[in-house]
Amino acid sequence: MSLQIVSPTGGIQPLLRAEGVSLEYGGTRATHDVSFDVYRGDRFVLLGPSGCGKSSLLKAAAGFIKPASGSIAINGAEVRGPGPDRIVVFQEFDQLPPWKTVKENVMFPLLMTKRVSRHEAAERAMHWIAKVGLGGFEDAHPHTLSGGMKQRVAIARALAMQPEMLLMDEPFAALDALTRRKMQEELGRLWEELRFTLLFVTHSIEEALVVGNRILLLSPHPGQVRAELNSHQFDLVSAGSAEFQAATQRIHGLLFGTDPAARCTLGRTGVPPGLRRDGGVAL
Ligand SMILES: Nc1ncnc2c1ncn2[C@@H]1O[C@H](COP(=O)(O)OP(=O)(O)OP(=O)(O)O)[C@@H](O)[C@H]1O
Repeated sequence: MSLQIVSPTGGIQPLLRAEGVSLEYGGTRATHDVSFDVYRGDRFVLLGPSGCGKSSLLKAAAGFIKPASGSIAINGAEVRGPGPDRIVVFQEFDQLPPWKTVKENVMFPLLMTKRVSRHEAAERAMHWIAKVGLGGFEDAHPHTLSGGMKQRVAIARALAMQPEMLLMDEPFAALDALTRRKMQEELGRLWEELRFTLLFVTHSIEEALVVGNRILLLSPHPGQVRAELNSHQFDLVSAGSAEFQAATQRIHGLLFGTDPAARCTLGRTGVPPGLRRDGGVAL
């Protein structure tokens, strides 16, 4: 199966819509006029070279920063700040308060947002800790865990909140290669079971293909949309295949301008595979 550039479409309401988003830090432009839609159940990846504004876009979706122009909406309502409907998992291992146990860490946002009683928060925490394969580590403190285990806690904490959207900012980038692969596999397994909506940032082409069903390619700084691709056909099993290698090469060409198709910048596009049959342009 070939990689496809997705062509514009309409009709289905996206969960998240970014429209003409330009982000700035003190007058310096980080992204320029970026538009994309994320649909329920998407594993939507922002892919681009270092400094192109991927993290900034994710932070804007999370409500931590405000666009200089353009807008981001969730379910049609403009994002005006952070909310429990969008939970972020960061790359850094220090995102877990070290004085809290694994269980207390997972319970913490549930209690903070007063969503559930302490008893229910504890029950939910145990459920999600088991789901991410950390049963038996409930009473451990973060400093006694490996990097991969800490990221599992962060994922459990995020999923326990049952957010509309899980936002992940290079969550596996600081892990060794084997653990990174394992975590990608685990994330895929969790998605197969729960079908949550994921917005995932990476600068690894391979990771984008393995994790995402749709990929937004961003140009180097300041980030602009280069293309949007359907990539649902790839996974860890197909990684290393000739098709996977060809897709990797093609994306590299699109990102760094050696591929003529990179010049056809596409605007907001696409719905998830299965909802639309007319495909797009095969690369
Ligand atoms: N807090 C900040 N203050 C000033 N400039 C910033 C800030 N955060 C990011 N930038 C700048 O905005 C641009 C985009 O940064 P961002 O971290 O969003 O890119 P990125 O694609 O996620 O990069 P990386 O893959 O290296 O994390 C860069 O030029 C960066 O220097």
